This record gives sequence, C-alpha cells and structure tokens, in this order.
Amino acid sequence: MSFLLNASLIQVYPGPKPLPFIGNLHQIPKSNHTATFTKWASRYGEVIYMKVISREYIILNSASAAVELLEKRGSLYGSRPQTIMAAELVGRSKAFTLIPYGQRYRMYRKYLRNAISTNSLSEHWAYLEDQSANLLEALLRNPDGFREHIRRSVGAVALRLSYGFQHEDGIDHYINLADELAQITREALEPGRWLVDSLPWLRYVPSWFPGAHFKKWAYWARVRCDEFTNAPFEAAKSNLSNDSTVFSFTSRALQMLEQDGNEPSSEGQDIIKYVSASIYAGGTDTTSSLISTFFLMMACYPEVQRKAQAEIDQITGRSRLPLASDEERLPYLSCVIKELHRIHPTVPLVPRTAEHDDEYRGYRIPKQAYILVNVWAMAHDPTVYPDPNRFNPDRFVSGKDSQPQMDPREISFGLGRRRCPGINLANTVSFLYISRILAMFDILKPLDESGLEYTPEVDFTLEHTS
Ligand code: HEM
Repeated sequence: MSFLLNASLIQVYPGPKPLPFIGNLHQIPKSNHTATFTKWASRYGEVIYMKVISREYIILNSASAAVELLEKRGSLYGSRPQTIMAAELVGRSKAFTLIPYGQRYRMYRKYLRNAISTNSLSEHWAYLEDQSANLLEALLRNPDGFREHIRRSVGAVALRLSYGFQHEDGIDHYINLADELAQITREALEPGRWLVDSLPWLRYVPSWFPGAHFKKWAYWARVRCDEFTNAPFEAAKSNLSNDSTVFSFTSRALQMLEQDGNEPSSEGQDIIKYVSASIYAGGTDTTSSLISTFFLMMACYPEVQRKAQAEIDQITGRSRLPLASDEERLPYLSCVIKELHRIHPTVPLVPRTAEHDDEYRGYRIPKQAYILVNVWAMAHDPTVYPDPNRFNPDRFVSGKDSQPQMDPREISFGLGRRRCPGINLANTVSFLYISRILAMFDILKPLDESGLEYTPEVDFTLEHTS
C-alpha cells in the first residue's frame, strides 16, 4: 500500500519536454516569460512542471489551483524561493518580499500592518489629497510627461509615508533608486537566467574567472540594494532630532522602540529599516504601473471614460474634486479599477516555494520547488473572464441573469499568507489619483503624423516580479 502511494506521488505535472542534463533551459525565453508560460498553460494545463538542471519549477496557471495551495494550505506555501543569486549573492534575503517565513517575517508584517491599517491610513488622507492635487497641476503643465509625473508623485507618497521626506529632501535620487531596485529584483529572480541557481557551487567561482560576469553583476546589484535600504533610513534617523520632521512610519516605529530614552536595539532598528524600505520598494513601481495602464485604457475605451466621468460629476456636482471618502459612492469607478487590475496585473508572476513535498490532484509538488503563480494567465482565463482581452468594467456588475465576475484583486495582490500587505494604501492612492484625473481631464487618443487620432496598440511588458 505504501509502495502504491509513493509511486503515485512520483508523477510529475505535464510540461515542455526536457533535454538530458539541462532540462528545459533551452525553452525558457530571454524575455516575456509570462507570455510563454501562458501559452504553455493552454497546451499543458493548469499546473506545469519544468526543470532547469537541478532546479524544479511549478507554474500555477489557474485561480482554483492557487487558492487550494496558497490559501487552503497556506502554511506550506508561505515562503519565497531562496535563490543563490537574489538571496545570497545580491544579498536580498532580509528584504520583506524575499525573507523566508518565520519569526522575523512575522515582525515585518506586524509593523507594516500597524503602519498602514485602514485607521492609520485615514490620518494620511489629507496629505494624499494634496499630493494628488500636485499631480493634477503637473499634468496640466505638461500632459505628455504623464508617466514621469505619476512615477514621481507615487514615489513621493511612498517616501513621505515611510521616511517623512518632503520634496525639498532631494527625493528624485531615491525615486531613481527605487526604479533601479525594481529592475534588479526582476533580473535577479528571472527564472532560468542564472546558472548559479541551478549549479550552486558556481557561487565559489572568483569574479575574475572567465565567464563569471554574474559575480560582477551581483556585486554591483548588492551595492545598489544596500544603498536603497540604508541611505533613506539613515537620513530619516538623523532628521529625527530636527523639530520640523514629518511624522512617518520610520519615526513612529523608532520612537515606539525607544525605551527609557535609550536607542532601540540594533536588531529592532534593522527590522524597521527593512519594513520602511518595503513601503517604498513594494508601493512605487506597482502603483505607478496601474495608473499608467489607466491612461492607456481610457484612451482606447472612451465610452468607459465618459461613463466614469458622469458618475463622478454626479456626486461632486463639478464643483469640487473627489475625496478619499467618496469611494463607496462611485461603484462604476470601482469596477474600472478592478478591470485595470485584471487587464494588466502589475505583478504577473508571483514567486513562492513549498516547505515540504506535497501532492495536488495526484501529482507531485517537490519540496523547495520554485513556484511561479501565473497571475496573468488567471486574469485572462476565458472560463472566468469571458472575452478576456476586452476592457469591460461591466463584467463586475451583477445583471438580471448574471453574477459579477470574480474581483481580480483576489489574485492581483497575491494569495494566502504573503498576500500584499499594502492593499489599503494601493487602493486609496489609485482611487484618489484616478478619480481626480477623470474629474479634471479628458484622456484622448494620440495623433498620428497627419494629425488624425489613432487607437494605440496595447502591448504590455509582462515582466514585473514583486
Ligand atoms: C497596485 C498596487 C500593488 C499591487 C498590484 C501589489 C501586488 C503585490 C503582489 C502580487 C505581491 C506578492 C504577494 C504574494 O506573494 O502573494 C505583493 C507583495 C508585497 N507588496 Fe504589494 N502591491 C501593490 C502595492 C503595494 C504597496 C502600496 C505597498 C506598500 C506597503 C506594497 C508592499 C508589498 C510588500 C511589502 C510585499 C511583500 C509581502 C510578503 O512577501 O509577505 N505593495 N504585492
């Protein structure tokens, strides 16, 4: 009996045919992994297995498989893969997004939960409303630079909430660093890109050795990531003695840890440092990407834009801007935001790992496998979202004979124990920015060389990995 059970667990999920020794290395694309994995999903099914030399991968393509594994068996799937490149060589093993599940990780979540719970976030509404008004002004001055304005504005929010920085504090340097960090994280975690992740002994190769370019890249990336984590934290700490310091997560957390006038322990400070960095790392790239998608969709779907504007005008009477507290009174706009999360999930592939060997529907999920949750495939699954490539916010409205389709934020913010802790902040910022842009502006299609409008081609880069 025991033999039969083990034999059935040996079965691996279907996937592309491997070659001896290298496995599926030759089939992993250099870019646009999500598109390839999504194509494989229609061929091999909701769960795919692949191997790169010794490293095993499981790609989850369906929401039902992701819910079963990441939510119902959450304790087994609460960690991230500890890759040699990202965790060890680039040194990201203590970063919030990559740290293994455990005591320190739980402290991170506790601190962040306190900082951006619904209650503590409402303290920042007035600031967020001011900041969104600055964005509107920048858009009015230079509408063509909309992507840059969004990036700066969202970055400024993250830096203010995490460190108390204001515009005068030279925030551009930190916003550029945040972009660099996002790019480094993407590259360091790219499936199949680094041979050292499949052949761990390569990490001992000296950087001068021919072909060891990866060591030089890792060293450069490590220096940038350390600056990203340390520099704003140290600046915020030294600002603490300054009376004009703005209240922030860092200042509040450091003050809470201070006991009898003594400095917080170095471990306590280290935890706060990583949590502060996570607000700025986790919130900048993702939220700006969502708002950039909004511009593209409004240009492509003017009828949706008009409907959302009419709803906003009805509650503001065109005499004021929408406020954070108006959200519940704008149900159609809420559907537009859901549809933005679905049409272009900003984190299309979420990395996880399994603590132990597991079995799902008769197939084996190996311990320490690199699990890729293919959020993109789930958000474009035609059995859940009919006509998935059409931007259609009405799919979330219940009709006479139809139920609303699943809220894509159930998956676009991840699932289970590591689900995004910044959801409240992301929802408030995206609601405020989007509602105010629609209240003030019409987003038009671009003009071609002869001055005629054309509908932009929708071609997303599916590369973000949180
Ligand atoms: C549109 C906006 C955002 C989207 C779509 C998004 C999406 C995600 C996703 C998919 C994950 C991985 C979750 C998982 O493994 O299940 C994640 C993790 C994370 N996000 Fe967000 N996020 C957004 C905004 C933010 C903001 C504003 C913050 C600021 C606090 C933030 C902080 C984090 C952190 C710290 C993690 C790591 C959590 C962990 O590993 O436990 N995110 N996010």
